Amino acid sequence: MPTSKSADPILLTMGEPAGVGPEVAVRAFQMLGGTINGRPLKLIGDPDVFVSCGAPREAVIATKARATRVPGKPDRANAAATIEAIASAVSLAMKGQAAALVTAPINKHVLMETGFAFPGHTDFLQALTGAPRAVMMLASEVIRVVPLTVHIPIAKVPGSISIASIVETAEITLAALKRDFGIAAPRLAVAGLNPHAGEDGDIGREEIDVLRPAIAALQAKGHTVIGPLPSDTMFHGEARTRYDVALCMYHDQALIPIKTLSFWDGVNVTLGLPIVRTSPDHGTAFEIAGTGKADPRSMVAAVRMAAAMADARAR
Ligand SMILES: NC(=O)C1=CN([C@@H]2O[C@H](COP(=O)(O)OP(=O)(O)OC[C@H]3O[C@@H](n4cnc5c(N)ncnc54)[C@H](O)[C@@H]3O)[C@@H](O)[C@H]2O)C=CC1
Ligand SMILES: NCC(=O)COP(=O)(O)O
Repeated sequence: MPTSKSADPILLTMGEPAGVGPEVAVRAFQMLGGTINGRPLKLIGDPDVFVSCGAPREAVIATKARATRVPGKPDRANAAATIEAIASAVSLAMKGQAAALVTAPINKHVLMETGFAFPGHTDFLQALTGAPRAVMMLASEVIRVVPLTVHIPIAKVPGSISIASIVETAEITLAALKRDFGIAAPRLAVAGLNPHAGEDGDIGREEIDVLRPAIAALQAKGHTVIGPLPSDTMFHGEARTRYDVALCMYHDQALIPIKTLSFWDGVNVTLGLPIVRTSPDHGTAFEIAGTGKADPRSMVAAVRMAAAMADARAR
């Protein structure tokens, strides 16, 4: 586990140069006055991209690869700089020279066209850090959700759910809520996969064959876990008071509730890594890039969460 010092910087990566990432990173930097909890904020990527968004050049750690920003017009030639910004930030954090990474969004399609082998930051960070398993969580003041399966076609979801994957994901999540979020006895709710959580097997057997045994195994290990809950009724306000995090079976089951309740301040955080990484909950939003319409609040929330997690790990 890398140990960072209390004055180590928090690094904001450039993300896709043609998207809203560089501009919300710079806006967050400005709104926070270039510092948080006594830690300097640094931008990492192509200096010209950040300076074109209003950043002071001295706040930028420059990548060797260069990028050109044309808002709304992605260019595969920028992929090397986009990837280098993430890899360099991870390297600094792994060496204990940075307290955390806050990543601006990348465009997965653009990067994959250049041969990038990962469906997102989460998998890339797992590979770069050598973590056995990285888990995606999205969190705000009112809700936390974890998608068990993430960037896969919906048709592949049922076959990708197993007792082992539920137990592993739940345990990584519960450990992170204790260590990084200060929740001494976290409670986890497991969402059903099928309508009405399977209606006792009438509308699908995954709850009986996979979810219930996984929940029983977690309970036997002493964890506070409930479910499988029908997912249509587990996200309203009163239902959310019964758990600290919802483990959902697929991407949209998790992300629809948080983006509906908390789109402007939701944060994507990677659990299970030896380093701290957060990100805004939104993507590259090409259609508004460069127009001044991009709202920076989710990026600011991501920086605040990264700082709080770094502080928790430093204690
Ligand atoms: N962490 C990351 O790297 C993420 C990357 N993405 C990538 O972003 C690309 C676009 O994804 P979409 O599904 O279209 O989601 P998106 O979040 O880019 O856009 C969805 C809608 O939200 C609006 N929006 C997004 N951010 C906004 C902001 N800061 N202020 C105001 N409005 C905002 C957009 O204009 C659009 O109407 C995809 O390639 C996706 O994979 C998506 C989510 C996270
Ligand atoms: N839908 C969430 C998302 O795309 C973020 O993925 P990642 O880049 O954080 O792995």
